[in-house]
Amino acid sequence: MTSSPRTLYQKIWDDHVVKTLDDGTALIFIDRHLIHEVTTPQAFEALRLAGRKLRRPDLTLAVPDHNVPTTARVLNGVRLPIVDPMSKAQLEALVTNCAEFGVELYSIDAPEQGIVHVIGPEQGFTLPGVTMVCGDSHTATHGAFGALAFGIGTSEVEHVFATQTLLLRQSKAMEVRVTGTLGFSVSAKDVALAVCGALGSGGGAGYVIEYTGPVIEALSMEGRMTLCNMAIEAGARAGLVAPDQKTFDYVQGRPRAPKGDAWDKALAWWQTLKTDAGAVYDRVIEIDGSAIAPLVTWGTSPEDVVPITGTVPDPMSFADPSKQAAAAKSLDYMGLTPGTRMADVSVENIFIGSCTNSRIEDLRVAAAVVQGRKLAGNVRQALVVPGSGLVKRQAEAEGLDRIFIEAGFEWREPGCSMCLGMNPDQVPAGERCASTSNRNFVGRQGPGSRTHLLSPAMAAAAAVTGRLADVRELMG
Ligand SMILES: CC(C)[C@H](C(=O)O)[C@@H](O)C(=O)O
Ligand code: SF4
Repeated sequence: MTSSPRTLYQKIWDDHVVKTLDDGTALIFIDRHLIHEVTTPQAFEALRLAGRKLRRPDLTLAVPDHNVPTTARVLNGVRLPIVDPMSKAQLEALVTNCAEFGVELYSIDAPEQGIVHVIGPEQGFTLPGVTMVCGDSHTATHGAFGALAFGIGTSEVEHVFATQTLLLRQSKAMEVRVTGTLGFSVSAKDVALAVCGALGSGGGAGYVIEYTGPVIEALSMEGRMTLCNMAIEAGARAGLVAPDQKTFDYVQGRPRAPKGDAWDKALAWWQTLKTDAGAVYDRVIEIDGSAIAPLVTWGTSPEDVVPITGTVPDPMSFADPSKQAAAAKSLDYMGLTPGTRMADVSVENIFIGSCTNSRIEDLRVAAAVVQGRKLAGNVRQALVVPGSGLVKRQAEAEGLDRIFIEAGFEWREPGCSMCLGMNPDQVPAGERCASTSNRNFVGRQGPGSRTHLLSPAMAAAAAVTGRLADVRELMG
């Protein structure tokens, strides 16, 4: 019997259906559950009130990241207090809840602590072919391994805690094919932004995106994580890249990856995880990777992208009247005038970090630009925040911390940091930030903050020039 050709998404879905219901939804088994301090307190409390236990604590892994301070956490052997009461309460709740319900936790002091989407892959918790959830929209990151990974809300966190399943409606499958080869100093982040620009922030709604084509195949695992991380910014449920030899090499030997016979068995299955010839996607879009320039955002949605060689757009240049209005509002918030060259926009804050771009390759690329240079005089705050303790130590072993510190950057402890205004790292109102994170929403980096999303290389170029700058001119 021959089965009909299936997409990668369909294969992972089929493999996890516990029961299909009459209304078209299905109960899906969840292989991996990552948790952090922000979206779990009510879910744990609900279990407690119902007298329930966690169904599979062994498939659950916890780490604090959003609220943790990124400045020194201990001074002369004494723990420094967490000032914000809400942050403090959430961080403490994670510790007590994990102890009570038997969930393994990388504590704030653990060498492995970091951003949930950085530590999952790093520890080999993220594997090809698994279903993986977290109460966090950027769970899509793990799709880089060919895992079906997506963000869920707090009530779904509770459902997974109690049952290790979720009731889901299947998404449609979209292929985003990126052809050609990336140009000099063009990175996975530029591809991610290009996809947001091409699809728009709602264009992926109802879909799981599979990224294919020569550009994707050529990306490193870290680049694929950067790309999948932003699938949600195009509105998609998840992003996926079919696992290949690079994936297997990355996973092999990680602390939580299968070993011995279990590895051989897993590998044999993982090698089947690709879209079959003849399988049909519900939608296909193609992007010419060779034509992508280093991109920056001008507005308050990740779809608001323009090449660094471009100018601030005129709101009236958009065909859609609602986009015209949104663009005018964005420009007002961003304090930008149509026609201004992007490379003439000065920035006072630099943020290199977040689950999009805080891995070792990101730090290496940024350090290569910064090396032998200094922060521009108008830059008042420049943070490098490694994605995990392991990334931090690796960077220090390579001397990257020295390069940043000598240039005038602050070298911080791992966490979400200035990606969002939930901890002390914030962009002052009315100031701009060149940021390697994934969201430029109104107030995202603090009330009144103005965010320009870009790649690590471009953030480094902004740091040393004090404006949005074309990294190709610095490095060419
Ligand atoms: C705090 C958390 C729920 C949120 C998310 O879901 O994405 C955060 O990580 C973000 O990036 O905005
Ligand atoms: S780094 Fe930013 S985007 Fe990623 S999980 Fe933290 S807050 Fe969300």
